[in-house]
Amino acid sequence: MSSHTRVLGIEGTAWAASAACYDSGTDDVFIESDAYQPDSGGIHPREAAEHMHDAIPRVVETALEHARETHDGPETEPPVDVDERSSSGQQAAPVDAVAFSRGPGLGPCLRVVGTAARALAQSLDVPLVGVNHMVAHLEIGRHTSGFDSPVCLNASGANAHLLAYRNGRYQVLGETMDTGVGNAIDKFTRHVGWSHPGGPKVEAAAEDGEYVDLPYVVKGMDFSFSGIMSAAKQRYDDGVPVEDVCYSLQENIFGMLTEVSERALSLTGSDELVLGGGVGQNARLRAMLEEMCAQRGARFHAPEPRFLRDNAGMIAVLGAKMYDAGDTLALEESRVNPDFRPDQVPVTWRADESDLALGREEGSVRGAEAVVDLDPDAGSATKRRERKEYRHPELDERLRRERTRIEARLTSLARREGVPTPVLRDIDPRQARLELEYVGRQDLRTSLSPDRVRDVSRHLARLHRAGFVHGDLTTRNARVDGSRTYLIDFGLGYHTDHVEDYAMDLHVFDQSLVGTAADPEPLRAALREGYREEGDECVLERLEDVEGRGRYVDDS
Ligand SMILES: C[C@@H](O)[C@H](NC(=O)OP(=O)(O)OC[C@H]1O[C@@H](n2cnc3c(N)ncnc32)[C@H](O)[C@@H]1O)C(=O)O
Ligand SMILES: Nc1ncnc2c1ncn2[C@@H]1O[C@H](COP(=O)(O)OP(=O)(O)OP(=O)(O)O)[C@@H](O)[C@H]1O
Ligand SMILES: [Fe+2]
Repeated sequence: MSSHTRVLGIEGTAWAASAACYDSGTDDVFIESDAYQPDSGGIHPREAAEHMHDAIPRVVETALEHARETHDGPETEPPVDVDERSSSGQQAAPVDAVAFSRGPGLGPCLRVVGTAARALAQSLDVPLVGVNHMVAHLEIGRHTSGFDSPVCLNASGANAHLLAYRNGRYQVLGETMDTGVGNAIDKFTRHVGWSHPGGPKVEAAAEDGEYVDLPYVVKGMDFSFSGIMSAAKQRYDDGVPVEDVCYSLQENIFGMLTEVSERALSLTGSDELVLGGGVGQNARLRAMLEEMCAQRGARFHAPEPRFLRDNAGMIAVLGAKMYDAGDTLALEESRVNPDFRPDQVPVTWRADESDLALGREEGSVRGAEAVVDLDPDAGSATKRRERKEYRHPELDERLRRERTRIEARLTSLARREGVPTPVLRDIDPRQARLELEYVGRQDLRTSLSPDRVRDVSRHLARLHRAGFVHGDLTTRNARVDGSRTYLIDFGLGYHTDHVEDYAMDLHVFDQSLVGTAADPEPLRAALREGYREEGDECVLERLEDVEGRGRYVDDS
C-alpha cells in the first residue's frame, strides 16, 4: 500500500459545486466544479441548494473516477468493476478519507454537501473530515507558497479578514465590520444592472476609468465597506461615468485591504503574506499587495486562480493534513455550521509555534505607515509617512497629509488630558513628517503584563472621556518604561461621541492582544479592569456586543 494520503474533498458553501481528489505523495490536485449562475440578482439560497443537489453527485463521481484511475493499490488486487466493488466491500477504498466544507456558508447548501459527504464516507468505509472553508482558503496559500508562518488576507465573496497563527489557532487580526468584499462589489454591480458575479465586470470596466473621490474607512486592522458602497451608487446615479466609479472603487477598497495587510505584517513581525478567496483573482488587488510587500521587503504569494475561487481542491488539501493529524469527525458530530468562524478551529495539523520576529529598537524602524528614525540618545523619533507606491497618488497624498496633521493634534491633546505621549517638536505636513520626543524603552508587545495593559486601558478611557479615539491602539503603539506606559501613533484617531466608536477602539486593542500575546486571557481581563476604573461601563457592554456580532450574515 502507498504511504501517502489521498483525500476526496467536497465543496458547496454557496455557488461552487465542486469535488476534488488530492494525493499528498504526488501533490496532484484534481478538481471538478460546476458553478451555479443565478438567472437574475444575486445568489438565492434555495436555488443554490437545488444546484448542489443536482451537481454534487456528478462532480463527486468524476473526482472519484479520477481517484480510482490513479489509485496504486495492491498489485494482487484484481480489477473489478465499480458496482461489484461497492457491493463486495472487499476492495481498498480509492481514498483514505472524505473531507467536506462544514461552514461558513449558506445553510441549505451546506446541508446538501454534509449529507453527500456522510453517505460517501460510509459507503467507502473511510473517515470523515470537517473543514472550515475560510481556513482552507488560507491553508491552500500556505501549501502552494511553502511559507512557514504567513499572515493571510482572505478576500472572498462573503468574507474579508486577516488571519495569523498564534496559540494553536488562526486568530482574526482584523475583519470587515459589515459585508464581505465580493458581496459589496456585487451589490454595486446589481445596482447598475450587471449580472452576477460583479467582481470581474468591475475589474474590466476599471481599465478605462479615472479617479474620483470616495470614502476610505480603516479602524486599526478592521474596515468597513458600507459607506463607500453607498457613495459609489450615489456617484453612479449622479451621472459619474461607471468606469470612473469602478476604477475608484477598486483603488479605495483594495487600498484599504492592502493597508490593513501591511498593519498585520507590521504588528506580527511576519514577512510573508498569502492571499485567499475569489476576489484574489483580481489583478489590481494582487498588484497592490505585491507592491506593498516589495516596498517593505516581505514576500507575497497568491495561489493560482483555480485555488482562489471556491473549489474543493483546497478542501481536499487541508483535509489530508487534518486526516494525517488524526483530526477526523464522528458521523454523529458532523453537523454543518453556517457561522463557523476560522478562530473556532483548533489547528491540529501544525506542530510549530513560531515566535514573533521582533524588530530592532534603534536606527530606522519601518512601521505599517511610516519609517521612523530613532535616536534614543538624542531623545528623538522622526516619523516620515513615505509614499505608498501601491496607492493611487491622489488618495495617497490625502491620507498622508491628513494623518500627519491628526497625529500631531491628537498626540498633544492626549497629553493635555493626562495621557503620557511624546512631545511634538516639529511638523511638516507637506512632507508628512513629524519630529517627536523618544518615549519608552520598548514596545508593549515585547513587555506585556496585566499591569501595563491595565494602565494603557486607563489611558484609552481618558481619551474617550475627552471625546476622541486613538483609532489604532495595538501592542506596538504603546511604549513602556518600567511601570509607565505611553501611547503613540494617533494618525487614525478622530473626535466622536459615539459609544460604538469607543467600543471599536477597545476592540482593536483587544484583538491585538489576542494576536500577539502568548497567554492573552489575563491581559484581556486587565484591559476590561483598567477601562472600568476610568471609563464608562456602557462602552464595555458595547464591546461585548461588537465581539458577539457574527459577521457572516449573508445579505446578498
Ligand atoms: C463562505 C463561502 O461560500 C464564500 N465563498 C465565496 O465568496 O466565493 P469566492 O469564490 O471565494 O468569491 C466569490 C466572489 O469573488 C468575486 N470575484 C471573482 N472574480 C473577481 C475579480 N476578478 N475581481 C473582483 N472580484 C472578483 C465575485 O464577484 C464574488 O463576489 C466565502 O469564501 O466567503
Ligand atoms: N516617539 C517614539 N518614541 C519611541 N519609539 C517610537 C516613537 N515613535 C515611533 N516609535 C517606534 O517606531 C515604531 C513605528 O512607529 P509608528 O507606530 O508611529 O509608525 P507606523 O508606521 O504608524 O506604525 P504602525 O502603523 O505599524 O503602528 C513604533 O512601534 C515604535 O517602536
Ligand atoms: Fe470562499
